[in-house]
Amino acid sequence: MLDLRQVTKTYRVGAFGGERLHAVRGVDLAVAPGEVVSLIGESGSGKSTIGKMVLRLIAPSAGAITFEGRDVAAVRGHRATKEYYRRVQGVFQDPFSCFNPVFTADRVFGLIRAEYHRSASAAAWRARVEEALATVRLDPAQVMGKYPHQLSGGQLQRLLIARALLLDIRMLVADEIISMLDASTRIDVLNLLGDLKARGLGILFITHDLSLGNYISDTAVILRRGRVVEKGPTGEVFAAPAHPYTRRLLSSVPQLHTTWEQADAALRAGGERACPGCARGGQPGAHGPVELAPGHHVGCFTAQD
Ligand SMILES: Nc1ncnc2c1ncn2[C@@H]1O[C@H](COP(=O)(O)OP(=O)(O)OP(=O)(O)O)[C@@H](O)[C@H]1O
Repeated sequence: MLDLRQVTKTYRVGAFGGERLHAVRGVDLAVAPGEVVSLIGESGSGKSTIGKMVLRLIAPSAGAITFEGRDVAAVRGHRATKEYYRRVQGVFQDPFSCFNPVFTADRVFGLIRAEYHRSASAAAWRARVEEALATVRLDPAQVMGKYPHQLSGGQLQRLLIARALLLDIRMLVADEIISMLDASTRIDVLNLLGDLKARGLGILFITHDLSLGNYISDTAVILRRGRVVEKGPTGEVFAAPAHPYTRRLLSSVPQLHTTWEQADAALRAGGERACPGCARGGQPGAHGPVELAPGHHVGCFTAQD
């Protein structure tokens, strides 16, 4: 459904834009219908840049993004753009900044009706909105007619997802949507994503939180400084991480039963591993990702990694 091939994004930075910052480098990834792919990496690794390229908010510097077989760069003009956003939507970390503070929830939904569902009767539209709200487990009486400041972060986050559902979306880019929520709302939103997946939506779940990625996704893509260092079935990547960076990320997740010193000692005792691509005779830094098990790929690494 969604395919990224060798996608690269370079920003011009510094005085007069004279320097280049390679935010995303040669990323390959795919999201199938009903699949949750988590894009995991620390701050600045390029996760949001990838999400923004998928949502057409910025253009790749090189490489290709295709959605349902069509080149996203070729989506131009009002009609094609509108159709793209009917299928692909994003939900972001800070739900407060996504809503116009002077628009009530009804008005936000009304804009969708005016743009995409003009011919729907008032009764049909009301039923559709109620269905979308029920899917995100929101009571219409609690949210309709309310301004963003009268709603909680969790309610706004769910409203954003309901708004996306009114558009017949096939693909959702969820960028750090859990970060601002409290523990009980988090699990509600995570379970909601699980329901959407069961309905066949593809989800690109962007997070710096490994445990969230592990909980929700089928496939994990580990990003470091704009490059994919490892990707594969989530259970496999978490159970048998092959890249030293993935291993370090996993060991840095706080465990209730162990201290940081114990985790660090266990990691060191595991010993450094050799890059499987180099071990098979590849040139360090020059060979492509190596497939360790079906779908589980690891990029080249050195002792310094
Ligand atoms: N518009 C921009 N102009 C210049 N540099 C940018 C721009 N947007 C992002 N960057 C840089 O690109 C790199 C990747 O940023 P990005 O926001 O994709 O990272 P991230 O992994 O999503 O981080 P976080 O988890 O903190 O949101 C960072 O070094 C960031 O400073």
